Amino acid sequence: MDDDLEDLARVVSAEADAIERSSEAALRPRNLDEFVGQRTVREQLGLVLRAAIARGGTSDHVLLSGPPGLGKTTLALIIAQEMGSTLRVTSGPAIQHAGDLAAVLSSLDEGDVLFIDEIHRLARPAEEMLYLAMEDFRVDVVVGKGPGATSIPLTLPPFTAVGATTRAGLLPAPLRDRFGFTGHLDFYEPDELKAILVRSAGMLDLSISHDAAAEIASRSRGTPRIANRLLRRVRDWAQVHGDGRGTLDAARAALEVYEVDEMGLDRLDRAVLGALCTRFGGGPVGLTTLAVAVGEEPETVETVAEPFLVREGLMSRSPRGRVATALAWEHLGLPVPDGPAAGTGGSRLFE
Ligand SMILES: Nc1ncnc2c1ncn2[C@@H]1O[C@H](COP(=O)(O)OP(=O)(O)OP(=O)(O)O)[C@@H](O)[C@H]1O
Repeated sequence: MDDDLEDLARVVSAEADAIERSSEAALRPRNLDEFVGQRTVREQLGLVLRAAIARGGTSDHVLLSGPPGLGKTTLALIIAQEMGSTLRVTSGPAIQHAGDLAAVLSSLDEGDVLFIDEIHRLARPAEEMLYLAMEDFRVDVVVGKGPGATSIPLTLPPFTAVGATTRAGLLPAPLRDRFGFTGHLDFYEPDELKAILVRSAGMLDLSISHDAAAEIASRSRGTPRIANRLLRRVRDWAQVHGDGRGTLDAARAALEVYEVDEMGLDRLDRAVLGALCTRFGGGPVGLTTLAVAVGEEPETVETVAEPFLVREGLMSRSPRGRVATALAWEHLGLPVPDGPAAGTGGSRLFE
């Protein structure tokens, strides 16, 4: 391995370390039994892993899709843990060239789990290299340039690729087909989030009442990452202004300070809805225009704010763009416009 490749291998393990060190790490479930909710994915994945363990081989490749913060990274860690393997972490954007991927792949040991976050952002040549690696455990490394370039086949040890994506639709079919198991993670129900919060509070040594956990759960947008984050803010509030316990009053006061409303909308969600209603008359407006209006990347609006707003019936998507529903105007405390008055696509407003 030359110096560049060694550098890259270090980056890969540094990312794995970062996942372990982050403030989220302490709260991550370590096995499938501790993983709350997502019953179907849990059952199906459990079978895949148990069968692989019984055969004494590596697990099939796994693709996990769904909005951010629902547990894709956690499941990748659990797969490695359950298989008794090492987790190696990289991401689509970190792999600019096929050579970067070749370096990652050639540093794998037998049975390793290679987690590729944001796999839909892999560069095309890297994607093609990954097909071959996943199917035949082989890569062809091209050495040299132009007519003198030669391709050296390199055999890889059997490994398990775990891809995560927020945009499964963007994955080319040949790549999707290489995954033996695909699991889609959905938003969590409030009682599942409540169970996650009670578990997390225990790990943070915070005593929390059931009604406080339910209040935080109902404002967590169906997302464990948000639930755990709000829990930490409630703990801060309780330590500074309260008696250190997570009571309903502490939860409500903390969530007000952090501008999380009763529906769980945060500042970005309200900015998106506010822009849609007040600047664009309710829509329809294109994603990029809307994102510019709130000073965010289109991808952030599309993957972070939009799925929740659509799910809550505050926004709808039409072929001509995003449209505010009547509920959105009401939620913002604005008068609901009469039918077509709301933007040029007003006829879709009350769909
Ligand atoms: N089912 C679950 N049970 C308990 N905790 C969970 C569950 N799912 C996620 N969490 C917690 O939520 C946090 C975020 O999860 P994770 O990082 O796995 O999400 P992700 O889907 O990989 O997000 P991203 O796509 O943004 O990387 C972690 O702290 C994890 O502990």
